Amino acid sequence: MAATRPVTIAITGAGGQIGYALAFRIAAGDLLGPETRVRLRLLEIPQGVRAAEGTALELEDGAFPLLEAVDVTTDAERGFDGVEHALLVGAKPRGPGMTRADLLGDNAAIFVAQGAALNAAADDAVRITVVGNPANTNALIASAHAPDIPASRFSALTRLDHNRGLAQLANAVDARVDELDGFAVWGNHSASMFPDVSRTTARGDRVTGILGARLGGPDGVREWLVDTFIPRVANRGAEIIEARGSSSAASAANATIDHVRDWSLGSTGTTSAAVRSDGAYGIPAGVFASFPVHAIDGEWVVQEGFEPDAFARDRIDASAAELVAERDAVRALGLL
Ligand SMILES: NC(=O)C1=CN([C@@H]2O[C@H](COP(=O)(O)OP(=O)(O)OC[C@H]3O[C@@H](n4cnc5c(N)ncnc54)[C@H](O)[C@@H]3O)[C@@H](O)[C@H]2O)C=CC1
Ligand SMILES: O=C([O-])CC(=O)C(=O)O
Repeated sequence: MAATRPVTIAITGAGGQIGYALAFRIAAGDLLGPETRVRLRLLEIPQGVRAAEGTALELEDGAFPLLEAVDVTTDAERGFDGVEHALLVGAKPRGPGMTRADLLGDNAAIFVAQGAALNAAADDAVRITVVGNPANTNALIASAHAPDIPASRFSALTRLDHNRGLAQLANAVDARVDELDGFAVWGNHSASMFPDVSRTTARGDRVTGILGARLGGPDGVREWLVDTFIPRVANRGAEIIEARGSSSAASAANATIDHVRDWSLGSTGTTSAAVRSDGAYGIPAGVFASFPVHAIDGEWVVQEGFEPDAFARDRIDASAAELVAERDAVRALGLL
């Protein structure tokens, strides 16, 4: 029986692929649980608004007991008025052969405007999850244009990379994904990301030990990480685009649900999210980088105790340098 007050949630790009998958999961209670009623705001641009209206009709036809209201709008301030969660999905996706950073020129301006609209209209407790690519730098842009909202209320999605890594690792060590802990993705949601297994355990045992026994010791593990695991996780988005002809949608929506649910309700064990760096682990302060995190009392907390070795350090530094370069490119466009 739903008892609590309703929570208002905005989805931008609600007429697109990810928005379509997300809206129904949220209406079904997958985001905030079976006790919490939700009001959805579907924000689109004029070209996408008919599709969002169609989604709203289908949401009505779902007769979801938790869904209290659905509003479709092209006005960002109306869309964000009083929202406690804003899921910033609406942005151009990449096609084959593109990098996510290639999207900056087209997408950066969206996050300037939406940061300002959130600043003007959102609830004081708003939490903003950036999915549209390049997600890390778009979070930086939106946060910079929302000076009254603490930067800690913005985070970008690297949970999809995290989930991809968990699934690959579970296969490799014959475990279930929920038997793994301590896995984390560092850096940018790009090919430079560093999926880090150094502290990952399966049923309490280090996966590096389990893999070492199968692959002939630490050198075999390193070879598997460099040649197989890291590129598979880091290039999975491109693999999906090759296979589907368009970028990941249901898995991206699923990861968004995981991210926001953990942020709101608390995480179990280590997960990954891109948060504003305060300089932790040598990642330059100010950029939004993926870290190992826990969510406690509605806040992402960067997990202490990782000790990157030289191999990890090089990769974390390379991904952080890419984030700095993206930030500088946005500055050069005059948007920061
Ligand atoms: N961070 C991550 O892990 C992932 C990020 N993505 C990114 O998510 C974004 C959306 O992907 P899809 O849903 O597949 O794209 P899509 O093209 O199917 O949908 C995007 C929607 O956003 C709308 N839109 C564009 N500008 C807008 C604005 N200013 N306000 C509101 N809506 C706006 C478009 O009209 C369109 O309906 C892309 O940038 C994609 O690269 C995709 C997968 C994973
Ligand atoms: O690869 C893309 O462009 C879409 C995305 O971010 C992902 O699937 O991780």
